[in-house]
Amino acid sequence: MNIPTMDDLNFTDSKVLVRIDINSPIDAKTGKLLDDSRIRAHIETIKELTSKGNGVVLVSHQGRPGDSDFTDLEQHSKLLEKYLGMEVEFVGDVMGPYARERIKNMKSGSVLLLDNVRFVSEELIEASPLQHSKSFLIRRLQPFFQGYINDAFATAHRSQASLVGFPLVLKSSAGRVMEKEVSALAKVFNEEESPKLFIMGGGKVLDSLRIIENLVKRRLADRILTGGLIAELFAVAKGLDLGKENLQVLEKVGVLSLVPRARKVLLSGAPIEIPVDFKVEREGKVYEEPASKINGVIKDVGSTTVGIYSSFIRDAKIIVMRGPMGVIEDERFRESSRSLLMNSLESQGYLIVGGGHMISLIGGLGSLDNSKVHVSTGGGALLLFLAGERLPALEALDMSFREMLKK
Ligand SMILES: Nc1ncnc2c1ncn2[C@@H]1O[C@H](COP(=O)(O)OP(=O)(O)OP(=O)(O)O)[C@@H](O)[C@H]1O
Ligand SMILES: O=C(O)[C@H](O)COP(=O)(O)O
Repeated sequence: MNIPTMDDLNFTDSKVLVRIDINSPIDAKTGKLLDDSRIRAHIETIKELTSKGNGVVLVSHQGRPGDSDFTDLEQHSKLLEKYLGMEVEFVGDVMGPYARERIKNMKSGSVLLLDNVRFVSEELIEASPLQHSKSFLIRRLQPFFQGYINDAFATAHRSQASLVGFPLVLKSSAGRVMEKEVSALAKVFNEEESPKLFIMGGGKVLDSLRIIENLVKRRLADRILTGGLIAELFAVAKGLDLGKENLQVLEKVGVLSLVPRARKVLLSGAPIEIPVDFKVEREGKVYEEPASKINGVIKDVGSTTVGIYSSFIRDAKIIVMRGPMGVIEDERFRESSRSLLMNSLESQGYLIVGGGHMISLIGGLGSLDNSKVHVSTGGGALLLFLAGERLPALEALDMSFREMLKK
């Protein structure tokens, strides 16, 4: 797949539509943004374009209709202004007459942010690039632009209008975030970079199981270390009795129904490690117990497991870490995830970290050596990419580039 970059198209003194993903966690009570890492991630792309005299129109979504985090993008524009160090005009419209008038009259080198693109019903339709290229959103906006840049890796798994509709009607490329994500994650599929270690934790058990099944099928992982609820799933699949309380937790979150699939993965000889001990909570106190003798609610992996997992980390060339080992919202269950993160950063391996909770942990570690670690902006998109599934937004860029090369 050919993904054109900004070096291939190098827009100057043009008007460019840039799809970014600044969908950020919002406090349900106050409506305020809780984290701005995705906003900060796009600054490099925007600055590079404005420095070449381009008028930059930004488009993004925030949340989903009906969810508490489904809001307008006004506060996002203020943070973009802060990190860009220049004015960002927020337009409370997406494709109506006001938006088109402001785009038409914008100055070269200026930045304009359209409102939440999911305010437009067409955006929520999953359809092909060709179908979306004929949508009102694309037909209303395309005439104003010489080019389109997709920098929204974290939404690349959605075949929605603003992600796949423009590349068939405008010269298009990946932005710097998209480019970095794809090249960093491509290492995972590179044969020479071995051994590859995947550390899979967290609470999105079905997603993680889907990745593990793909990793095993494609023989991509030399070893898979489990934590979080995914570890409990595989412990049950291995026949361990985790006790009634934990089985009830697993039942409640729909994990027990996945045991047959997990067992099938184990019986295929997959290189999966499960914890040998867990941190459990019993009557408000925390205990470390062997996996074969659990008497409390599992909240984290134990220190013996951290020691074993760290020995695998020391030998790894590529380490992919997604989802925490424990309930890291509670300081008592954060140490295991933090230790494995630090050991990975100090190892000889190249670390790829994904998922909101792990990014919050890594945020506290200060500046990182980009040649050693890649912090992905993606959640679901990262999972699907690692699962070897094709991302519609990348496919649309590839189609656009092939069309352009034919001319
Ligand atoms: N043993 C456990 N029991 C219950 N919940 C757990 C356990 N271990 C981890 N979790 C929960 O997993 C959640 C994080 O999982 P998740 O899969 O969302 O990871 P993430 O890094 O945030 O990825 P994404 O950004 O895709 O959501 C946390 O809320 C944490 O409390
Ligand atoms: O946060 C994410 O995973 C991306 O912004 C995609 O959001 P979505 O799952 O609402 O499409």
